[in-house]
Order: sequence, then C-alpha cells, then structure tokens
Amino acid sequence: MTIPPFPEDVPTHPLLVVDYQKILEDDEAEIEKLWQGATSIGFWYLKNHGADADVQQMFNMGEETMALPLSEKMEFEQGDAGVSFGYKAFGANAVDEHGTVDTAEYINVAQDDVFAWPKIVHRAYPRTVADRMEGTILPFVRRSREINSTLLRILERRLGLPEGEFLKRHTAEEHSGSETRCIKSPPRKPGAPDNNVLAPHTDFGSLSFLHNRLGGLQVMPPGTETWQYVKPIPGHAICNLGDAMAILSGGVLKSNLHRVVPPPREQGNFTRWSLVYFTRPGDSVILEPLSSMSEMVAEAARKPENVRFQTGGATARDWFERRIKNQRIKNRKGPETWRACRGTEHNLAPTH
Ligand SMILES: O=C(O)CCC(=O)C(=O)O
Ligand SMILES: [Fe+2]
Repeated sequence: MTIPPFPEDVPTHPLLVVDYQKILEDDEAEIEKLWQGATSIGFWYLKNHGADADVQQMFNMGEETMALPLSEKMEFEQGDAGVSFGYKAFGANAVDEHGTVDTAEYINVAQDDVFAWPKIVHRAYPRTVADRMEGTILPFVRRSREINSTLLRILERRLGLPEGEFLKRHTAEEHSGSETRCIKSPPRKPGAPDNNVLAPHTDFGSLSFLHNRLGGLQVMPPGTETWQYVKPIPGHAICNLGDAMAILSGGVLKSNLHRVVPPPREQGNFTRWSLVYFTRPGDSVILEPLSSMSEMVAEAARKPENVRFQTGGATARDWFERRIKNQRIKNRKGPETWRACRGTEHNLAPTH
C-alpha cells in the first residue's frame, strides 16, 4: 500500500535531526544538537537508531491485536483505576474539558511484564501480544530502552547532575509505568467532525521514542498558541521528553504540549498507526527539581515561570495514576475531571 506524501502546504514545525550513531561516538556537535532539541521544544528526530526492523514487527503485532473481536480486546481493558497497561477502546478518553472523546484505540504493554515474561507482574494480555512477547516485544523494548537510556545519560551530564542520578531513577528492577503502545485510528469519515484523535497533552513520563508513518501529530511550539504538524520522515523516529524530565530538571528540559489530529489532506483517507516506547521513572521516584544536585537545575527552578514544576512531592506513580484515571470518560464528573488529568502543559494554570 502506498500512502500519499505528507502535504507541503500545511503548517509544519521543523525539528533538529540527531544522528544516534554519532551520539554513540560521543560526537560533540551531535550532543550539542540533542541538547538544543531537549531544551528548546523537547522534541527531535532520531536517525540511525537501528530499530526499524523491530518497529515493523511491532506494527504487525498491533495489527493482529486490533483485528481481534472487540469483546476479546475488552477483556483486557485498562484505565478506569489509573493503570495504563492493557487495551484502550475508541472513545474511552476525554480530549477536552467538555468531554469530547478520542478516536484512537491502542494496546499498552508494561515493560515490567515484558521483562518478567512468562511471569505476570501487572496483568495478562491478548493472545496476539502473548504470542509475540519474546520474539517481537522483548527485542523492541530492550532496544528502545537502551536508546532512551543513552540519551538520558547525556542529558544528565549536560545538566551537571552527578553520574547515574537519572539512570537510578529508571532501573529495570523497580516497577514503573514504562510501557510500549501501538495506536490505531481509522480513516476520516465524510461529514464527521474532525475531533482530536488524541487529546492535547504532555507525555507523563521521561522520554518517548515514537514511530509514525502518516501525519497527524502536532506540537504547540513554546510561546505560541498555534498547532503545527510534525512531518513524519522515513527512518526517523521522533523523540520527546515528558513531564518527569521537565520536573526533575526544574524546567531546563522541555515537555511540550502535543496532540494527534486526523492526518492532513489525502492522508486522512488511510488508517493511521503509530508506535511508542515510553521510558518512565520508577514508581517511588519523587518528582521534584533536583536542585540540590545541580546549580543549573537550582537556578532554573527558582524562576517564577517554573513554579509549575513544584509538585509538592508527588511520586511518579501518583502522577501517572492521576493523569490516566482522570482522562477516562467513565470517571468524568465535569470540567474539573479534565483539569485533574493535566500535567505540566504550559497553557494551564497549575492544578496541584
Ligand atoms: O501517534 C502519535 O504520533 C503520537 C502519540 C502520542 O503522543 C502518545 O501516545 O503519547
Ligand atoms: Fe504523547
């Protein structure tokens, strides 16, 4: 199937391209580019990451899973109690304070379950996931985790933090919200409203490694109120930082607002697939600026615009559960439920 090219005439936000092989070689210019991307918008492209074959296998897993009968997928439903792992049906989450619903379905598989397989840590999964746990999901999660850890180590160093402070907050031994997600959204329906596919949000955790083919992802660049597309480029993953990194760094690292809308123009006639691996902190990690460990973090955290990174000592687990639970449409009581699912989004008054 050939998909139409991403259109040239829609507002698009360019991102820096970071070459992962050069990062591995400790190339100073490349590290500087990563730092620029991480501290300007918190999004960058990553090329030469070596994950494309694993990514294709993961998309196959996603297709097999979404093709299961809805009743079977619903046996593995996630969300209402604030646990992310499992299946999310179309329309299960709010995308705004009015209670408009999302138009994507996805499957989330916990890293803890992948690493412990066949032992269950959090929950069981549909047979299409179980069948590919060792051959497909484990290699993808291992590789993605390795890439994200490498990038986080570099950011830690540039922040002036003691070596290992980020990695000890993301060990494989402690249970965490780290997971992989495969997302499907259907072609645009003629006459149907162009609702958001996924709500405007900042990512909940530390670093996301994203793969998509069709457009639809949009960012609201810092200091603006306008949405711009991020153009998918073949062979280029999209990396973005989440709330935990913005908080721990006192706002030096950016967790930028983004959303998914139906793909632009003719691309909207096709089913959209995307795949993410999310690195998230261990459950017990306290989300507060690491001011006592880095002068750069301390200085940033003192700035008035960075007060939203003071959480009052929330753990990663609290933060994550609160955001998952309050985006569920079944848990909605009113606009306050929407506000309660928010993170560090720049266009919000703080809610905590
Ligand atoms: O599908 C995409 O391109 C982005 C997905 C995303 O932002 C998410 O799952 O957090
Ligand atoms: Fe996201």
